[in-house]
Amino acid sequence: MDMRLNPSILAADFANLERDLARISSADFAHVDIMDNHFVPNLTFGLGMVERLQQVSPIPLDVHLMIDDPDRWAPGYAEVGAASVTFHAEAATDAVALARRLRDMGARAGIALKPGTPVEPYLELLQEFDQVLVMTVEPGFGGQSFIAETLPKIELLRSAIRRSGHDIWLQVDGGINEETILAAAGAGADTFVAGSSVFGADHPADKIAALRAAAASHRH
Ligand SMILES: O=C(CO)[C@@H](O)[C@H](O)COP(=O)(O)O
Ligand SMILES: [Co+2]
Repeated sequence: MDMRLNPSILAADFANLERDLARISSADFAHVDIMDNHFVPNLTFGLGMVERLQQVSPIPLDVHLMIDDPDRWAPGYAEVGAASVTFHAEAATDAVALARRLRDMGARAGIALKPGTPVEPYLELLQEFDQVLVMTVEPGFGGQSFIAETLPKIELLRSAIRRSGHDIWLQVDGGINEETILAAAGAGADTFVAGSSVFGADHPADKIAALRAAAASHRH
């Protein structure tokens, strides 16, 4: 099974994003957290910023929308060239229609679930998505601790993805470090977002390599 390591630039230096994107060029995607101060109690950046990051990033962008009304706003991120656009199940009015629209625009379509959101309603719809994001912290802030109670949801999704026969990426986001990545990989995650552990390291490239090696050692 392929795996991906996506550093979150939420933990980067916002005054030096081009420099920090260069520091993570050995990663698969740069994870970009969009927060609107409504869906989550924090505010980051929006479309204009993503458009510009897209122009200077050495790796493709994995956009995580923590915003209200993604049905209205998500397609704009596909339009500026984000490789993947993930919106929250709790915020979308018509998740399937939105995912189809994102795919038509050439982006990978992702659906995200907060720690307390059950996955069962989505298990029959998995083929509509290219990736599913299981939040392993409450969305809104970096630097929180991994919530181990999310592991059964990851296991359930891994089984359902396997049964579906589709190549759907299973992403985890929040509190991922060299210890917690073992549990997430063991439960079946194959795509790992890590913010503070990568950018808090003296050498982000070395940390990316160490996280990859740890995940590979516990591959499902
Ligand atoms: O979506 C989010 C937070 O809501 C994440 O992408 C964070 O940026 C992850 O940060 P760490 O927990 O790895 O510090
Ligand atoms: Co995120």
